[in-house]
Amino acid sequence: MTNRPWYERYQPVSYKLITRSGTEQQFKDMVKRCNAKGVRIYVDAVFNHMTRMGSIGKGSGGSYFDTDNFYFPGVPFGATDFNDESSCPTLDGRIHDYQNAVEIRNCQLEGLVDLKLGKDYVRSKVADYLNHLIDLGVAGFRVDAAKHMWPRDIAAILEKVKNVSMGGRPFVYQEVIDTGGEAVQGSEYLSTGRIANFKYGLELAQVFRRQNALKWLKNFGADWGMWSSGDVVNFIDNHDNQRGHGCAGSVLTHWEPKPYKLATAFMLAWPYGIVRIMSSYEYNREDNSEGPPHNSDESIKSVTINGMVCGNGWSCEHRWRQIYNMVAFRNMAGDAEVTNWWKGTDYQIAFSRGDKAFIAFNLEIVDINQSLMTGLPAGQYCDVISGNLESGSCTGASVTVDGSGRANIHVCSHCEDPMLAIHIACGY
Ligand SMILES: O=C(NCCCOc1c(-c2ccc(O)c(O)c2)oc2cc(O)cc(O)c2c1=O)[C@@H]1CCCN1C(=O)/C=C/c1ccc(O)c(O)c1
Repeated sequence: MTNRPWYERYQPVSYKLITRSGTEQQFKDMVKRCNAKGVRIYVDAVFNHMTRMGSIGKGSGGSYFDTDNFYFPGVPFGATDFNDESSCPTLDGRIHDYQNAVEIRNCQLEGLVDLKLGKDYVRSKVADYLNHLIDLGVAGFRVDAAKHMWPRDIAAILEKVKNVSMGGRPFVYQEVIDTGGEAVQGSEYLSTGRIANFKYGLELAQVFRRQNALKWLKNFGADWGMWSSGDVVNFIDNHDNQRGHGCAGSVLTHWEPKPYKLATAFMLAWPYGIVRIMSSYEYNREDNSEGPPHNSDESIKSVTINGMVCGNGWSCEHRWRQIYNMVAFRNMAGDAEVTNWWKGTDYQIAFSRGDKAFIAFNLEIVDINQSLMTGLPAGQYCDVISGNLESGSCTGASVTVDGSGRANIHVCSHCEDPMLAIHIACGY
């Protein structure tokens, strides 16, 4: 067990913005610089609980805490601000039965002291924290462990939260790990924001590991028993399930580059929901609890960027060309519909996004060599999977679209990236 595990970040001792990743001033500067470039910041907010029973000491911001005595002077929170046997039905005060919705909300998750979010004082302290973040220019929140809070308490807290500085309500998505079969359903949280869609990564892992035919992706979305497009934030993996924690089933991660790039490219090309891509560090897979690359207990290593590659133990899979370029694909596709759906064998598909973009996937054992309707205007386009458009020419493959929108599409079969993608911004 490493002495400062990754999930330590999910055990608050106060709402001060001082961690091993930096100070409040550094955070404020970062948000300001990002906003100036049109990049919005959404904070992973942890307010279902504080620290774990038995832990005592000081947080990175210097706030003293003593969990067993419910003593958090850094907020302040005291014993009356936490759930106890009067609201939690289990003998040890912890969650055991995920078929019991009251237990899931009112008891301690893994021994983490459970805030009494029905109490106005506690709601106000959490709202103060979220409003402070909005004052620093933040555009919204990921509500961590939302499954363990009553929807009415989340709603009451958000009512105290002001509009964001760029105008309008904060963007909210809630972590409700619901892959079916538990007493708490994701649908209970749709009135307070979107929900993180944990079914999404499991389904695409099956398809891009060739355990389910690509051809079924034609109606991928709500028809697969998931929530509607306006209700979800989708992802292939996250900080938790990439280590095998959280929900059941094995999702794809950057440790399996080939299927990971394919699944991420499909997610970015497909118009269902809002999507989130992962950026990780090279954690030790033998020790699931290991925290970020660090020089010492007090300092985390900076992310060094050398072109499209990061150093210091940071994976930066979001900078891989096959992922990075597909973000532009999604932006160019906008809200264009899926058209020209084509199926070769069960493991060969292609589709357009209106007249803006076109992508083909090949998980078959033979190449695709086919004249296909791309929907794009006539012209030359660079394949953004195998390369870039740089100073007027393609560093990877190029595609010629004729006057009718058709092109000869060749997609390799036994190669690292068996997909091809073009869009109107990589025409030349
Ligand atoms: O084995 C562990 N935990 C049990 C399995 C994961 O259970 C946890 C879940 C969890 C898992 C599955 C569920 O269906 C579910 O409703 C909740 O959510 C958390 C959320 C937190 O903010 C802090 C946590 O410690 C947890 C947590 O332990 C180790 C040791 C303690 C922290 N931890 C961890 O593994 C920490 C995991 C963690 C941390 C942050 C998260 O956002 C998260 O989803 C999981």
